[in-house]
Amino acid sequence: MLRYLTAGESHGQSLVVIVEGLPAGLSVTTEQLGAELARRRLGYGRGPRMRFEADDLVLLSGVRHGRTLGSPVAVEIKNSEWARKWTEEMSPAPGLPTKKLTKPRPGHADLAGMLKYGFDDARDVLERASARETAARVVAGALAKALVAEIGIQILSHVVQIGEVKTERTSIPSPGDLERIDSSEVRCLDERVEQLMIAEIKSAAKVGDSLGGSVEVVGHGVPVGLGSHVHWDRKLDSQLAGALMSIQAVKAVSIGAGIEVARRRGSDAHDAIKFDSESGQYSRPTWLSGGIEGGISNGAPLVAEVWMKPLATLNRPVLETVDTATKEPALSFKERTDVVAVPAMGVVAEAMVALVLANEATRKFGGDSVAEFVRNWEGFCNHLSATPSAVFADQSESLGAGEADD
Ligand SMILES: Cc1cc2nc3c(=O)[nH]c(=O)nc-3n(C[C@H](O)[C@H](O)[C@H](O)COP(=O)(O)O)c2cc1C
Ligand SMILES: C=C(O[C@@H]1CC(C(=O)O)=C[C@@H](OP(=O)(O)O)[C@H]1O)C(=O)O
Repeated sequence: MLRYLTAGESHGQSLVVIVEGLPAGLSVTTEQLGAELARRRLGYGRGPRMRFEADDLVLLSGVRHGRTLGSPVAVEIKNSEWARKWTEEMSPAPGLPTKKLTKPRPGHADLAGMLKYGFDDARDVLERASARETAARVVAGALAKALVAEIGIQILSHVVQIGEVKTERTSIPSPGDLERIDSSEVRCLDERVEQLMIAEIKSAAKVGDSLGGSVEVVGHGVPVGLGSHVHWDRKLDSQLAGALMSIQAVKAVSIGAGIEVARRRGSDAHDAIKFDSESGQYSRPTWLSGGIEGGISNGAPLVAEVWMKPLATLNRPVLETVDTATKEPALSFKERTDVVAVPAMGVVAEAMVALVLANEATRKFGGDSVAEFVRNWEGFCNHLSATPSAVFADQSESLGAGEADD
């Protein structure tokens, strides 16, 4: 079992994440964790903070000489602006804020959080509701990614939609595409659509508006047998949906052909099962199921789409609200904000998928050390007389979303 807990406010001194359940002997460096954080800062349309935020990391515990010890791994991510700007407003010492935020933003957690906790300053809510917290999740996800990579799992994401602009998908990207995805300003594989997305973001930014969109997350090399059909809370698809939906501003998640499959007839909605007697291996020619059947991974690539709403903070505030101090009508307050965060959300989605898969993989294969974990996985693969990644390796090229899409 892999567990993790994040702490920290957006403009507080630091974020902290503790990950428990990693086996001993996993190679971990601050550079590796920092590289994942740098990917999360990417994306045309991100706000000014991402340009100066350094994501300064300290590996506090659980790692010695670049290897995990089997004890909880704790990581601190410092806030670059703390000393310069936030020591008073965010001070943990007794005192009062210099300015209370009393015009809650529709679409953010402000009002519901103020009412729930009895706060009269929206900052008491927004500091933790802010997606700054996802930096801590990405660090946890980087550790999870490193662990599942030991058994051949690779996870990537790409942007499918920003605002009204959408890519036509004919195949799912493979790990070899990741460099190209990350070098795109909007993490989109299609260069023509990339330019349309950038134009869409420019046009929204010009009028002080914000955008949403969607990403596709793909897991290659996921072995058969993660998750379970037995209990509702062990089903892999329900765990993935919960984990992905927990990302700030995510409003929908689909697995495989998802919503589209509901329109099809049963005769045309399921992936055929084939058996190659020469290799002794099963295969699935399509991936409508998104690599999960009955809550269990089936060895095909894992595919999920994740949709994000347009961000609630606008550079030209037009959303109607009420001043909670006077109860008079008002326009919601303006904070420094992103215009769009879909490309960054994709990196967070990868982390959440990695954490779910690592949790289920440690449940199935166990082991106190990485060597034991890998040995147990190899034993399972040998029992099935195949490595699932070999069985399904070429599917990402030949099959795809094109079949599942309109
Ligand atoms: C990577 C990322 C960056 C975000 N940046 C902003 C932002 O700059 N401004 C904003 O209003 N919301 C932003 N959000 C979304 C809010 O955090 C989110 O809408 C808010 O916490 C309310 O939660 P809910 O939308 O899930 O109900 C971002 C979300 C993510 C995943
Ligand atoms: C800080 C991050 O995202 C933030 C998420 C966010 C929100 O409301 O969720 C609002 C903005 O915060 P700030 O007002 O400090 O610029 C984003 O920059 C980050 O992703 O690291």
